[in-house]
Amino acid sequence: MSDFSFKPTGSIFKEREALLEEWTPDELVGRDEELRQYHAALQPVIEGETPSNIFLYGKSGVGKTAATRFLLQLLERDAGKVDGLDLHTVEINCDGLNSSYQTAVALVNELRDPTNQISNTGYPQASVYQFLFDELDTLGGTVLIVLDEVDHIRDDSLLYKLPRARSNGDVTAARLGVIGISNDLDFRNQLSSKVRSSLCEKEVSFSAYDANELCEVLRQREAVAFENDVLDTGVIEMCAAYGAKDSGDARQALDLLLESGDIARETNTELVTEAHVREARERLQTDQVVEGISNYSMHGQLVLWALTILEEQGQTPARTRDVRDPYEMLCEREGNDPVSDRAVREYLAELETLGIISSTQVNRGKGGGKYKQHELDQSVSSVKAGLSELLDTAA
Ligand SMILES: Nc1ncnc2c1ncn2[C@@H]1O[C@H](COP(=O)(O)OP(=O)(O)OP(=O)(O)O)[C@@H](O)[C@H]1O
Repeated sequence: MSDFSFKPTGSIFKEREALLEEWTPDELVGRDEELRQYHAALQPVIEGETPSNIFLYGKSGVGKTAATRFLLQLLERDAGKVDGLDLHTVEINCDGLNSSYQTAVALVNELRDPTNQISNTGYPQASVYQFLFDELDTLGGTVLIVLDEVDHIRDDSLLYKLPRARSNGDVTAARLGVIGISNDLDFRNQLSSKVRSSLCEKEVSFSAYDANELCEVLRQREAVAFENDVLDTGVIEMCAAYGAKDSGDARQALDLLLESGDIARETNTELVTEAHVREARERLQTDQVVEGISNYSMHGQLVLWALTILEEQGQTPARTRDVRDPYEMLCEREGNDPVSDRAVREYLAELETLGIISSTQVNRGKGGGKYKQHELDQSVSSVKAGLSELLDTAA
């Protein structure tokens, strides 16, 4: 039997935690323009004026939360040096809080003592708002309320009320500012104009990271997380290049570097190489695809499987109608009636949104309109791993 005893290797990581999501860097690299605009939007606070309401938007993993924590920490530090400026910040994540009511309850509980919390049901909405305004008045001074992932709140009653609480006389003893953060780029446009005009008084848009910016983020973590000279030449650049190509998301680039280090450690090597990065990417993609596909409908999976067969046979990019034959063959094998051409097109569009396939429009030539071609955007082995349950049934 193999030797399963545990021995620390200690040769790759100095502080592996520095690559985990919870770790906050002391300094934010690669976000100078965004930080400059955000800093300017927060300036009224240090002047002792009423804060602007600020709205931050940008895709996932582009540093919106990290920038907020970084600047608010500095603001709190510097506000402490200004006579008469009493600054409080409250941050909640609205993921899981679907309504204004639930968000107001969460804010009340965040502001209240743990022994004096209110429950999530049973109060009229007006009473919950009153509890919240009372808590804000008790705090007094300047209060910045951060609503991260604000797009989860489905109705806009609180987003209307909160920025106006001072001017409407609901809160009299505190100056209020709301910072809304969202990675849903449509959220802002769907807000009613009265909410948008107050919630989005100042806006800061965070662009996706390019490869150079991701290199900066990764180098900063390398210094903390890894032992000296453990990363082979090109490893950081490769993680950054994949990160920029996939999504421009720092979280994904950091995950890739972490997984590469883990693979090096698993294989008892003392150097993290580009080969480890390639393997790590394959693993992470597989995890992502498995997660994306596992709850996907049966016919969606069959359409994907059909395209995978074409890809394995070197017949991609494939037109929608080319997918039909293998799809029907699979339906027959699985004992399912095939869905319409239109439904197949919709499944393909959905798979594209999930990032599992990519599609391109092709011109038919003079006056001939356009058609779509599809191919896998992930490796065949990742997709097969995602489809494994279906493939197992078929085997
Ligand atoms: N400029 C940066 N420098 C260092 N680390 C960064 C930077 N930008 C992002 N990160 C790190 O990347 C991860 C994701 O960043 P963050 O949570 O701020 O993204 P986000 O834009 O708020 O994403 P989401 O919308 O998904 O919440 C965090 O671990 C964060 O510390």
